Amino acid sequence: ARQSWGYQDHNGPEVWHELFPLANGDRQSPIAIKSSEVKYDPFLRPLSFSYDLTSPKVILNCGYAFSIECDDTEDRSVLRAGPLKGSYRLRQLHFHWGPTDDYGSEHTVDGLEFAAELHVVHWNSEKYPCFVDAAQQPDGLAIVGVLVKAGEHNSPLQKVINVLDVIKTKGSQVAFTNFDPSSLFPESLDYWTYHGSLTVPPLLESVIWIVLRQPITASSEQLATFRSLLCSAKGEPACCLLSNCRPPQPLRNRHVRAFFH
Ligand SMILES: NS(=O)(=O)c1ccc(C(=O)N2CCCN(Cc3ccccc3)CC2)cc1
Ligand SMILES: [Zn+2]
Repeated sequence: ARQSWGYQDHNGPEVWHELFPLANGDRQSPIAIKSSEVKYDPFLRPLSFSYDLTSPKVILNCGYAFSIECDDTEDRSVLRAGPLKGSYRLRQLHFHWGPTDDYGSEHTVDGLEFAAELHVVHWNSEKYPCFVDAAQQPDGLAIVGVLVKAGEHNSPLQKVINVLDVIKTKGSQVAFTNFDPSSLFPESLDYWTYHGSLTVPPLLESVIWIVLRQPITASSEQLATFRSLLCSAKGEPACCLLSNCRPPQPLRNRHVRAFFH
């Protein structure tokens, strides 16, 4: 079988379209947000979320990122309101980063690239029976994107950083619970929202994106720890996951709406 996808020259974002034609679709993510072109929408509401500390179960190195996987067998941790109709159940959270602190976010704001980006993934549990079904529907997923700036040490993030040395190789995982994903959110929940896609293959166009306007910070040392993860499995030649960010995609016929003046 052909090489699977990744973030190197031979299998990265520039060639994903060869295996995943949706890569050239008309609602792909991420996008470059231009704050002067967003439209304030008076019908948008504040975000409302309630996360149960015990929803997170394991943290795993999936080869293209590390993700905190949550128990989504019942509606214990949900996201509501904002641009959403109904309630979306927390599934997992993960980060994207770059080879240096100068870039690594997926969304950009007025041409500004951030050092990393947190994605908190939810699926529409009112309309669909499971994540995989929801991921095939235009309103199936809601993902909160949080931009990460290099700067002050981030103490809630340190709890995640501390276990990365135990999941160095692709496919490794360790128990990870008693964690509140909202501890990673900035103080302001002002957001931009638009209709897009997964930013990793199969790039399904099923995401209502909610990108928070206020970035959080992480120290250079914390960001360097992300890059020490390996995209190679145990026993394979070590290959560091230095970058796992997809560049911004064409906006095509889409508008970005803002929930703030
Ligand atoms: N960067 S992101 O857009 O926020 C993002 C969102 C979700 C995942 C994620 O959970 N996975 C694991 C498995 C599910 N597949 C999708 C799938 C594959 C087959 C049948 C349906 C859906 C995607 C990758 C990863 C990244
Ligand atoms: Zn992501």
